[in-house]
Amino acid sequence: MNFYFEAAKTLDRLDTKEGSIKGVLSTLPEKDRKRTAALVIETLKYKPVLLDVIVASKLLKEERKITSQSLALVLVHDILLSRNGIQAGDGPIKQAILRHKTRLRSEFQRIKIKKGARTDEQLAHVEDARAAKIPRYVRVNTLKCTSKDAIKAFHEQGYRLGDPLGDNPKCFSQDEHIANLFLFPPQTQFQDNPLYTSGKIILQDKASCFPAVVLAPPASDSIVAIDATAAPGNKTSHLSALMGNQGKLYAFERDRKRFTTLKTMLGRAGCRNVEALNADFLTTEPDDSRFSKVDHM
Ligand SMILES: C[S@@+](CC[C@H](N)C(=O)[O-])C[C@H]1O[C@@H](n2cnc3c(N)ncnc32)[C@H](O)[C@@H]1O
Repeated sequence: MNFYFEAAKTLDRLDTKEGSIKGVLSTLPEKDRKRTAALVIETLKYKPVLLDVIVASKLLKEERKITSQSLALVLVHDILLSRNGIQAGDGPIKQAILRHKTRLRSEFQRIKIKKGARTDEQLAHVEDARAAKIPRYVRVNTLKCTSKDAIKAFHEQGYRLGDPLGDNPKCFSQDEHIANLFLFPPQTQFQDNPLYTSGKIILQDKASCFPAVVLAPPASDSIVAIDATAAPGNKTSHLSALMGNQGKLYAFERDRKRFTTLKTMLGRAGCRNVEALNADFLTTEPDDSRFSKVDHM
């Protein structure tokens, strides 16, 4: 059953936007990575239908042992869509699902008929064509590199200024609203790019860049700021860059594992004015002297 727990945990991490699908899957233990990744990807493909089946069959209401929706998703996926069924030894959770097998199958068939699908594959979630029109955004981390130097490095890597959504997969452009933000073709991979691994560029969507730009903390030693929900730290490092590594930025993250990620990301980005705190922001004492001079949050 561990395999299913791992897959469910992975779905939870994707739900909380801990990273891209590729990024999160790459952190799975190597032993079962391929198999877990395949189950996660297949489950995501059928997720809307599987959720409808789970709700209609009242599985989670009647089986209190299945405490997580993600666990239900991976198990229901295998019972309905995998040739081999649930690949785990007998136990209370497997029994709980098997008790509902007939109901799950009939709800699945009902949805299939309602959607006019002749095969299971036709129920798979097809990629939204608009996704191909969303560029891959890259923010230059000005704590480590200027935009001018980044453009030079992109050129050395074979990229040219042009339309990132055009036919040439090596074209990039500069964003018209956010400083130091660049647009690349949607399929561009940066995970192994030295600019990314050295923290000179940060993979951050345009929408995620607005909060720091709107808050606009000045670069001054007297500024004290708070990021109340920080991990993985893209907005934190953006704030730190706008502050020019001056003043003080407190970054709260209550989850221990995500706090570790936050520390890694801030270290890689060279944020020296950030104090990361593994704490729940809501438990902060308003009259804590550390925060008495906070002017940006
Ligand atoms: C959507 S993520 C934040 C993304 C981040 N701002 C960025 O741009 O990279 C939300 C994070 O806030 C954390 N969080 C939520 N409530 C919190 C609280 N009360 N105190 C501290 N951290 C919290 C969660 O654990 C999660 O890691």
